[in-house]
Amino acid sequence: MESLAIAEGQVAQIQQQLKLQASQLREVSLSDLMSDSQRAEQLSARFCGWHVDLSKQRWQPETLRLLASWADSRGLQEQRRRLFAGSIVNPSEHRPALHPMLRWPQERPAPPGAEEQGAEDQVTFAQQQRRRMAALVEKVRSGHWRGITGQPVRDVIHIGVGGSDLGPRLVSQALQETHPQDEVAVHFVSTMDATQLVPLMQRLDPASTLLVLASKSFTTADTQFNLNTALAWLASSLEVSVDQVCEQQLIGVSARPARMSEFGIPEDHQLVFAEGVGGRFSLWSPIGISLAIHIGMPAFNELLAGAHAMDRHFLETPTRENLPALLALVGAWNCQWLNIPSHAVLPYDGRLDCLPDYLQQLEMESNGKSVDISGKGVDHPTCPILWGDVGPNGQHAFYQLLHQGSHTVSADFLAVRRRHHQAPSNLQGPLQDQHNLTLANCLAQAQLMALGDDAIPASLKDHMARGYRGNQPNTLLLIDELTPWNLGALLAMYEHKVFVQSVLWGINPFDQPGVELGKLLAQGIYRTLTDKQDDGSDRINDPSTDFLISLVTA
Ligand SMILES: O=P(O)(O)OC[C@H]1O[C@](O)(CO)[C@@H](O)[C@@H]1O
Repeated sequence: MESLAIAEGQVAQIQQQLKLQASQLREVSLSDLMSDSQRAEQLSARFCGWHVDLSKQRWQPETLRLLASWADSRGLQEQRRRLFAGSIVNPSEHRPALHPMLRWPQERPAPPGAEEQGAEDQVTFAQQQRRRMAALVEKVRSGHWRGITGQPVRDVIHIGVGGSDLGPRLVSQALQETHPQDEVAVHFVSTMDATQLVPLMQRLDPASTLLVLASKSFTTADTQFNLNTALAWLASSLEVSVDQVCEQQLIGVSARPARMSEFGIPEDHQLVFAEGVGGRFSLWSPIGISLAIHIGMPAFNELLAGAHAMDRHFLETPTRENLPALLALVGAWNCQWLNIPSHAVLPYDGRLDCLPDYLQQLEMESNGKSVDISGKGVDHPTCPILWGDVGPNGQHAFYQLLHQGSHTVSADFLAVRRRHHQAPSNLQGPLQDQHNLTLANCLAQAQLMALGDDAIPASLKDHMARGYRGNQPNTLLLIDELTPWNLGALLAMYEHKVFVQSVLWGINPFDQPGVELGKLLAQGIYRTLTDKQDDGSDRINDPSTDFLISLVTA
């Protein structure tokens, strides 16, 4: 009790100092801060060929020191140890968070504490499922998987939503250039209204199409309805029963093997992962099978190796050089202490088109909460509103607001140093020009966001209108190359950033109670829309919604 009181006293004192720093730094422009020639070196971090520029943030080295002490006083080291040991870090669901175990190499000693929690068995289980997944991947890629009519697989339809879709889709798209889809094409279907499914059913050959149903719970309506439609399409086109399609042209991935069996998926075609792996952290599990069919197992294993390297970096590096911790600290600083409620993710690489969507789920579903782990309301802002787009396209859309609008917005810029070096030699020149143009735009936009009017070149000062707001804090992440390894490390970095922020804010980042009620209400309204006998007793009535229901059912 006494030590808790001391810790609380210490937290309060550091928070007081942070408040003071924030009020002082609000008065100083980024332009002034950035005039210090040491700053770029002092406020940057490195990791395996990456450079992270934190010098365009509205902070000082002293702020970083204070924030690091804040993290210590919030028990970051102990919480991180508990995460990696497989302790219960998700108390509302009484679960650990086992995503690091999915990429932990068997030959490495287990993380400290893992033995007592039985988490070593989780590493073994994950590896065993990965071997089963590798066998299925090989069978599909080599043409040995045969459908009902004996045809090899030419197309895979991956059906999943949220964490069962965004990660595999992101990495598959990001690696399209270096891993063209030759033999087997992979397609992702997520929206519950069948928007992505309909065109696929119109153009794919049912005889050579394999379905992958990816759903941790195996109950998500979006996914189940897409699956039922896809099964009906295959059964009627091939003139067989739905059961036969389930047996020969469907792979299931879930944490609930009994549900898959009940559905009619043979055990050999089921891949399982632990309940303790959160949906938005499940890319590394067999949820990634369609991605692995696209890029091959060696590249998939590289992705895991990159994520594991980031796990080790996160575990072993002091806070002030620790990338996930630094991003978490600066994010919390912006949001909680500088009151900046909005954060843009701006990749200067079209291959990372899906990154803003992926991070929206990862960050907002995890930390979009205003009650703490003990159920008490928190009295400060937590996760910012996260949004974004491929930077160069955003320049022609919402950047006007970033530069002259009335809102303060923080941003992560992402760019890749080397690209197109494997392109055909006749295209190297023009493609390199495009790459340089992209990098130039990235650097210019980060500069303009930070400096505002002070970014106007002297020669133009007399002719240009003013009013560029500046002071929009941003981080620039420069990655050497977009490889599976770097992508794995990048996504794991953001996972751990989310975890560190949850520790700072005292939030459980591994549940999502806010999502559940919406699903429940939709079920009641769905029954009203489809069942004429339904009396609407299992839903809430309000005149506005009732009127809309009457329009839809008219
Ligand atoms: O994999 P499942 O169980 O189908 O769930 C899909 C997604 O739905 C959610 O539960 C809520 O949107 C996410 O957390 C999850 O990634």
